[in-house]
Amino acid sequence: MEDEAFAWLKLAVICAAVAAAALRIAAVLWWRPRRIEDHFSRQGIRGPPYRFFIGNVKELVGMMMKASSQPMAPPFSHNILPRVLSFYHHWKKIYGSTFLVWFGPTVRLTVSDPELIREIFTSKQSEFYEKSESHPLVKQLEGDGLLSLRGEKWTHHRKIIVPTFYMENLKLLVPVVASSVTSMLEKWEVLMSKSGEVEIEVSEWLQNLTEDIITRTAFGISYEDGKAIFRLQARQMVLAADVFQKVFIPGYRFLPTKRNIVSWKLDREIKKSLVKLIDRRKEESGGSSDDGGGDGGGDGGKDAATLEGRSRSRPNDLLGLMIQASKLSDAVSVNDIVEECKGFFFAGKHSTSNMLTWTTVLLAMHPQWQVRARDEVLRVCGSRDVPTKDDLVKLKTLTMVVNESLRLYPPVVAMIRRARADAELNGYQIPRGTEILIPILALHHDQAIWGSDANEFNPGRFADGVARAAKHPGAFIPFGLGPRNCIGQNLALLQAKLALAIIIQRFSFVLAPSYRHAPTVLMLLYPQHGAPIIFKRLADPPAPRDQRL
Ligand code: HEM
Repeated sequence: MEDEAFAWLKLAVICAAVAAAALRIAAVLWWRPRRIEDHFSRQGIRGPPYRFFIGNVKELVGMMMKASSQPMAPPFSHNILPRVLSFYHHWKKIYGSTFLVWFGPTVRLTVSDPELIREIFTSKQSEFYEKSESHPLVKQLEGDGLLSLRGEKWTHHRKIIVPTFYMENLKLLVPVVASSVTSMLEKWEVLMSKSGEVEIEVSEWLQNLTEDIITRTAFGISYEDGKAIFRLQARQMVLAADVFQKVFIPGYRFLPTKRNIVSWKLDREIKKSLVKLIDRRKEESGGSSDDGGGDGGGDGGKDAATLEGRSRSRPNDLLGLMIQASKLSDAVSVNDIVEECKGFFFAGKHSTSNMLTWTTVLLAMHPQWQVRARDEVLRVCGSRDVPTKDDLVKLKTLTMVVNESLRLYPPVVAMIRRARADAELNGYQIPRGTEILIPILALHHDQAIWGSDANEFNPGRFADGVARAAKHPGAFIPFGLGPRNCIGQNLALLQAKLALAIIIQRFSFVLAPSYRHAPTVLMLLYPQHGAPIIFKRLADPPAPRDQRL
């Protein structure tokens, strides 16, 4: 009898637990989204209606797939927003630029008004917004380092790593970057036919170039040592890109699905390669406490002023500074270094190679700007001299071209923040947990901000500097803004200017007949069908610099 009562009691407890779980699921998947929709609708903010569990993912993915299956119209147009962020373009027309969109049961508020963006990133209010948690597969790729850390650990790591990217340090890297670029161009020369022409798929070559540069500059190792890690990350990226088309299910990553098993294996292999690399670097520094990579980099970012003040011949690199910091404090473990390295391998390669690819494509499309940029490079550097750090500062036209490329084709097309407490944004009440989607691409193509030629390639708009190029000084944000802006932006710009200057010094180029203009997003902004370009050796190199000036 007692046993029976106990069994009933057990059943009742199980039923209550199941009912409580069902209620909780219903609250998260049905009641809460409705409440949020009402909350925003009372403030005049609407969006496509929430659908149970999937939100707007199905329509959104459908629109993105359809857009990427169609050619650009007109074929070489820079009006890429409708193709790249088709869902934003479509819903903005219906609901205005500030609207709600549901990624499963997670709500995102799109914000593309530069004044609101400034408030989110740089005002006093910015403390209410934090980086949102990435999908586990994306996090595995980016690593649990600067890109995703929050709070004190982020502050600590940023302080350690930032000296790698000081301009004084980066200038020491000019010969390293230049030698990577010239050795790539020597290979192009070999491929050239007697007519002095060759068709190059630049997006592939430029990816290899940036891989080479980041391994040598950030990690102080040879390209061969870093190559295996890039190959493994490329496979991880394919898995990670796929998650943007699916609803995130918490806990799913722990299930031994085929995809999860592959991703676990890739992660293990990446970690193993990185640990090996770190151990070797530690051995090379022979346990000395001065391994910043540079001659004077032994302070691990503790005293930036000292670092800047020293006269050094060898640059600091990220790996050296992290290892040094781990020797000085228990707060930096080998695992921390591994996670940071993952992020830098990833971020250092893709965004920069994308920027270089798009800028090369744009210069091929707009020969008049190619000629202007080349004239300037030849005037400043001569025909064969590799530009020096001082030359780079003088390349104004090239800087304008790179900026215009970053405006029209920003490698990072959007950023996301999460309200960590209830917040007020320019009069809007934002409930805790709301994610904010900042479509950088839309901001950069907005005619109200950039004028009626917003979708045209006109580097001249940057002639008086970035702040004066648009109606709002904060409208140009390819590297993000505020304290979490891109730590690698100076390195990226240095690489881009140096590589482009050396290329246009030696070759003229046009789009190959097979080039199809089709920008698309695979985490970053890519040319969907590659970027084949025909390079032609310049016939008569003009006189060297000293005879010209
Ligand atoms: C054209 C090239 C690049 C572009 C367009 C770009 C863009 C960005 C953007 C938009 C952010 C801010 C993301 C956010 O706030 O959510 C960011 C952050 C970051 N970038 Fe870049 N990036 C580039 C190159 C690089 C390079 C070369 C490196 C490293 C060598 C790098 C490392 C990072 C890191 C570590 C962060 C996170 C910083 C933090 O939160 O403290 N990036 N980047």
